[in-house]
Amino acid sequence: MSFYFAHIKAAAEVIKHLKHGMPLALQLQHFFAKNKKYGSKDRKSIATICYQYFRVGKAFKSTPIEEKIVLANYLCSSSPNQLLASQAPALNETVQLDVAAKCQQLGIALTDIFAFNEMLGAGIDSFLFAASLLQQPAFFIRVRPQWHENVTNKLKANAIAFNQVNDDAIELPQGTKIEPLLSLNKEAVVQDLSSQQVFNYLKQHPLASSTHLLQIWDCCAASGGKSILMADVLQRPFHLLATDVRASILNNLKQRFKEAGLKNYETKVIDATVNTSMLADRKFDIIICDTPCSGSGTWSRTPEQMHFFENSTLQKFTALQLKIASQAIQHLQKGGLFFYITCSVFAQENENIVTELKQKFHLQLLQMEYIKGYQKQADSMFVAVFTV
Ligand SMILES: C[S@@+](CC[C@H](N)C(=O)[O-])C[C@H]1O[C@@H](n2cnc3c(N)ncnc32)[C@H](O)[C@@H]1O
Repeated sequence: MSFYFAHIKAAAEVIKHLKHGMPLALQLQHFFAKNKKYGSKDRKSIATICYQYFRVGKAFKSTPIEEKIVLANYLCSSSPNQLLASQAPALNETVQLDVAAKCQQLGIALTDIFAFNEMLGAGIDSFLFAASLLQQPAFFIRVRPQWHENVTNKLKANAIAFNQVNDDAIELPQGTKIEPLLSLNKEAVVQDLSSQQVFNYLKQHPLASSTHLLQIWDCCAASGGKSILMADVLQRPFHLLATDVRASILNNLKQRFKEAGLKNYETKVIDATVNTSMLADRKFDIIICDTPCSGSGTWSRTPEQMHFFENSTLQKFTALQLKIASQAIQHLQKGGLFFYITCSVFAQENENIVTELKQKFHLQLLQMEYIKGYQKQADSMFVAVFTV
């Protein structure tokens, strides 16, 4: 059995046993823990094969797993490789063609890969978006204020090739181990390029330069990525309430805030879908509402989610998004800013929610945009900014 055939067999085992809702990364971890014979090169190769399999989404539905793996490798690769050379030499000859030509060669359309074109929000290029799903996204960090020189000096001193994407964003080679080099959360945070831009609107807004102590609520805070970004955009003291329905994630947030030096904050476990007496009539100058969503804008990172996604699950998210945003917005101070954020590219989770919120609460929509990452090997996000 050839080396690559063995890897294909191992990947097929992982794929067969992956259950809906289980992250592929975790399934791979379990598989390698049980199968100690695989060295680091084997593990990398098997993991790549698995990810490629899920990247082609709903295409080749009735093709056996082992064959689909080879076709997926063809679509996801841009240069000849040994897996194709050993399993499908004819495909290896044309692997340098562009994605459209390769799809034609295999008799599929890009819509066979991304089967949800008609659900895309305004301005999302369905072809480019589908093509981006075939590639692993890049690895970005955001350098925190005052640490730029320090961070770039450390990267240079350790001979890490990096790409300074903009003032704050740095792209690093995949798999770079930054923990031993940088003080994570203090000097820099791991944050996708698009996610780094969700508060760009605030930079030009008078609230950013107002002198009173801003009251801010991050109502779906998770481990606080957006809160830390907010601190860095404002670069001055404010008071933060960080809440989430999961108590465990707020413990991660506290650890991150400690590392990031964020002090003036409180945390509470709050289910934001219900009218909470804990907040009474408390009002906030800025509310960050980064809701749970399909995550479709991040599927190049987690292509297994695309594989398992069914349209019917969208309703669960839209109901949750509308409930959370509807409760949270009632705590917005007059003249304040409400950031509705998702990492979805679906109109139902974005434009449609915006329309419903506007009608329900007579809000003023200040800005609404997709932060498109699909041509930058980054995620795609949606942001709408309201005021009352
Ligand atoms: C997209 S994540 C937020 C990411 C976070 N803002 C960040 O930048 O790291 C959505 C969060 O909403 C939380 N969530 C889900 N349902 C919720 C609810 N009913 N009330 C409050 N939070 C909820 C989830 O636990 C999850 O942490």
